[in-house]
Amino acid sequence: MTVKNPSTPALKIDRTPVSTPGGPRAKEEKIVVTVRLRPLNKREQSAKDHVAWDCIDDHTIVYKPQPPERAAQSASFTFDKVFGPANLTETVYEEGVKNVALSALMGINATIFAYGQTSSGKTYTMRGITEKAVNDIYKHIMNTPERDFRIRISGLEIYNENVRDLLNSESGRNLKLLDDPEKGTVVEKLAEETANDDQHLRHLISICEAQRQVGETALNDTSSRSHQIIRLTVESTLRENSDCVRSFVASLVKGLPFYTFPNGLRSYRFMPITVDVNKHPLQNFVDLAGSERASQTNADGARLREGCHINLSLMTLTTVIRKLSVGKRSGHIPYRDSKLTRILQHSLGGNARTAIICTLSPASAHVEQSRNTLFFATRAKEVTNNAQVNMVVSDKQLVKHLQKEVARLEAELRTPDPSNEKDFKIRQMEREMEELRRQRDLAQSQVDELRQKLQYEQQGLKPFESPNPVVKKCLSFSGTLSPKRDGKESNRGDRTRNTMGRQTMRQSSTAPFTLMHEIRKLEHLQEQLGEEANRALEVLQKEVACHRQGNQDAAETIAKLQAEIREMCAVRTATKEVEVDSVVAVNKSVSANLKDEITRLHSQGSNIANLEEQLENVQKSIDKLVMSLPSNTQQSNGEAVLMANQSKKKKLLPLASSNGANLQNFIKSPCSPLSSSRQVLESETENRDPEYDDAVSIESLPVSDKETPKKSEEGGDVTSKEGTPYRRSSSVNMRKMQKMFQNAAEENVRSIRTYVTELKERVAKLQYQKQLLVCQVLELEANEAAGYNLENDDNIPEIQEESPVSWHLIFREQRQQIIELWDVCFVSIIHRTQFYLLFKGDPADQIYMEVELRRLTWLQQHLAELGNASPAHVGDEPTISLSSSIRALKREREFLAKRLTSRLTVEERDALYIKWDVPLEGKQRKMQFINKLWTNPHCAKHVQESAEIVAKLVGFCEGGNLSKEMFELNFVLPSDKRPWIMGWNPISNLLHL
Ligand SMILES: Nc1ncnc2c1ncn2[C@@H]1O[C@H](COP(=O)(O)OP(=O)(O)OP(=O)(O)O)[C@@H](O)[C@H]1O
Repeated sequence: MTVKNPSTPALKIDRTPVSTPGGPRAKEEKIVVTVRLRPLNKREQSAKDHVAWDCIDDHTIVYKPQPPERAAQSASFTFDKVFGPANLTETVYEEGVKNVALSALMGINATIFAYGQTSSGKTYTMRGITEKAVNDIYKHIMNTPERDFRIRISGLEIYNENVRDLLNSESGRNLKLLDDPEKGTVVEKLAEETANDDQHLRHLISICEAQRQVGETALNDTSSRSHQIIRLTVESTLRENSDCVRSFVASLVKGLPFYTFPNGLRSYRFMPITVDVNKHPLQNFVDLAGSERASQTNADGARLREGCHINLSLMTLTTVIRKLSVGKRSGHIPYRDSKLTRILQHSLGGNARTAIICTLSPASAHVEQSRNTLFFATRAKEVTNNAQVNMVVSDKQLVKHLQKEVARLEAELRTPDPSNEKDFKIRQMEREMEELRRQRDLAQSQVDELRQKLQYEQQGLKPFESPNPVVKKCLSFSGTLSPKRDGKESNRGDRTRNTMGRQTMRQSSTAPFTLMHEIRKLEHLQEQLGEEANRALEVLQKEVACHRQGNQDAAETIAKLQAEIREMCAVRTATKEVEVDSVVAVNKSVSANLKDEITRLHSQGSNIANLEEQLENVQKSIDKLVMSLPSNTQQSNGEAVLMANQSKKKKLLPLASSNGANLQNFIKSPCSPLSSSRQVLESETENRDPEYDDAVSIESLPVSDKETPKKSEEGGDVTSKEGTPYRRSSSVNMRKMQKMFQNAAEENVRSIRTYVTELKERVAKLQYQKQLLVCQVLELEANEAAGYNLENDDNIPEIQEESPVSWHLIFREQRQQIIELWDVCFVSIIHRTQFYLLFKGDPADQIYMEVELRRLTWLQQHLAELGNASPAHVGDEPTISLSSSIRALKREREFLAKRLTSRLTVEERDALYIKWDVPLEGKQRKMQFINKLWTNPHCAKHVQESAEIVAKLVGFCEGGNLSKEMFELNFVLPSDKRPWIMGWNPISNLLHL
């Protein structure tokens, strides 16, 4: 189409190209972020809601706390532009996004998003913006008679993760997304219409809007239930009589590549590319579906399902923005986790100019949602795009252009200019060669070092203790693994954590080796745990044996425990054998090593499961042992013996007096039986068989072994003043001593139990760390497969040192993200409670946070990919779909509702109903109340209170067993004992109790 109207005054648009036309350089520029606050709507007015936000100037919006709230809660946010309730859409367009909306006319891709809570005014705003942009595009066309323009339009919506064509409803309910190496993600069979004029274009846009999925919710009568993308493609060509050769095609999907001639000269910027402009849209107008809370929209059935999909994809968008905001080098950006981010990949940190309009409801009822929108907007401000002018030329024009270039170069050759582009290019290439040489030398030295280390290892010397800090910096988790918790150790842990930081696996080509090393270190620690457990059990055996009551059960239990521990050690030995094989991999390629490593990890899953199970058995056996300890009544026959033992028992109380969880103290305590050879001997003497013990009289004991007579604290004489032997004591004192003895024995056993619990926790930690490592190995492998050049990859992040302050910030951010992911993935609220209450930002929590985040991200992606498909089955285990997750959560809530009666008093329940706005008389009040828990991931207070209530209902806090219970439930291994990477089923772990 050609439109001419030379008399129309030129449009005022930003003609500053982001790069020199024809130049390959792209200019980095931030996303334009504006905020629009709409007026209170009728619903809000009738609810007597008040305005909670104020636009104090063109750039700042502040929260106005209400009188009961503290001033400290006020907050202000600054953006490129802020529009208050009085501002019209025209103003938003003119002052906020016009330049971006018309960038496409300059050959630059552009996208405008509306983001915000449901009913905040996204559709209202985007309709106006699109309308104004269409007006201006056609004005510009009329003002540019020297060019021919062609405008095409396509429209799509993403509804429940299905892509639908809005211009052609016949094309199917779920269009495929294809990966085009040149254009990026393209939507298969997406219809594209050429607009004849502005009226026709408006008509086509209105068809798209009419086709869009809309539904009624409690907050919006016409709520958009899908993300809508209207795409315009503008192709413009200079007329034949023009001496310029360029035609601009902007692309929102992917910018056309700029070719460089083989000789490297970039003065030839254009190649005769046959361009299918239909697949290179110019301008996206994106009206996102609104983020919503089911509790506010009163959604159920189809609406609820829509809401879930909406929240899932918005969560991915938030994640992408969050990651981009900390820099593109921050590792993997999960564009592929949702169709929205996949389709708009180039508008998010890529070749496009982007503007985001964040819409807000002013109502105080929506403060949390508005705050979240502003947090999103704040993040988005930091995202940088690399927009560039996209041009193609026709073959004919190109020939002309090349002829001119040849002539120019010939002229240049005849009169060489030292400052000409060729010389510059040569100098540049020399610099690049120098840099390449440097990198090659570095790589060589790293390879040499690795080779040397492997040699050491083969010679039985300590492997992988590299003096090279680069290698050491890679992913060392030893700090968090250390069983010691003294000051020194925690410092080391901090250092390790700092170096670990948020680095990704693309640090250097040594990462795979280092990973293998780390994995081995973890396994070594596991092995140590097994040994420690064995030693603990041996001590226990001695302890119990020395208190012999002729209790056959105890003896059997001990034997069983030892057998279990032996089995644990056997498992570890088997693992070690495999390990040795995999270490000798000096001649293998990195990827082969990684594969071996992963296979080996797979095969170890059952070993870890065994270890865990063995510890579980140990725990049970110890419990049984405690139960089987002799009672007062049983002891009457052996009082003398008990007294004799009691006389020595004071030497056998290390577990009672020291921290039983610390094996070092446990074994080396000054009073411990193992603290010196003499004490070992004593302990051995005491561990004689019962018959022997029975035969031993107090008088026959060496004098040194007799206790100095002491006054009992409780008033009774344990011995007579003259040092009369025990048998002279009264029966009351005997019972007292008997009781004391039993207490001491029980205390010792309890200490060992605590210790075993700690072992379990440490195994759980290892488990977590191993999962993380495997994730990283897989990531590395995937990168390798994708052909990343690790040494030269521009995306390689710098290793960042993290201060405790930055960890704290990261923790808060990660925790918020985890909470939001729990919500969108319908994760068990008991799991949420455990995790939330357990991980409070301690530096050692870092690994858990990372793993939880990864698992949830995986789960989110999985659920999104699954979409509406019915759950498939993998082997015997059903793959969980969104609906089955919702069902599981419902069952869990029912369970908790039942617990309300048994765990809380009537008064406590009523107080909670009142606090949580649940009618006291309602029949379903218990369920209503439980259904309110964990429903608002954005409100910190709500989350905290929900966690406290669930913890109380499930009994996490009882008896100070918080940590133990959480580990037990949280990190339980899959019971099916399949290789653990397979068995690592985040869904089943996360969704089931
Ligand atoms: N700036 C504004 N001035 C006046 N009315 C507005 C404004 N913004 C929105 N509204 C009105 O508020 C209501 C909700 O707006 P809209 O449908 O655009 O919200 P939305 O964010 O797109 O919601 P959803 O995400 O549910 O689709 C509409 O009736 C709309 O007319």
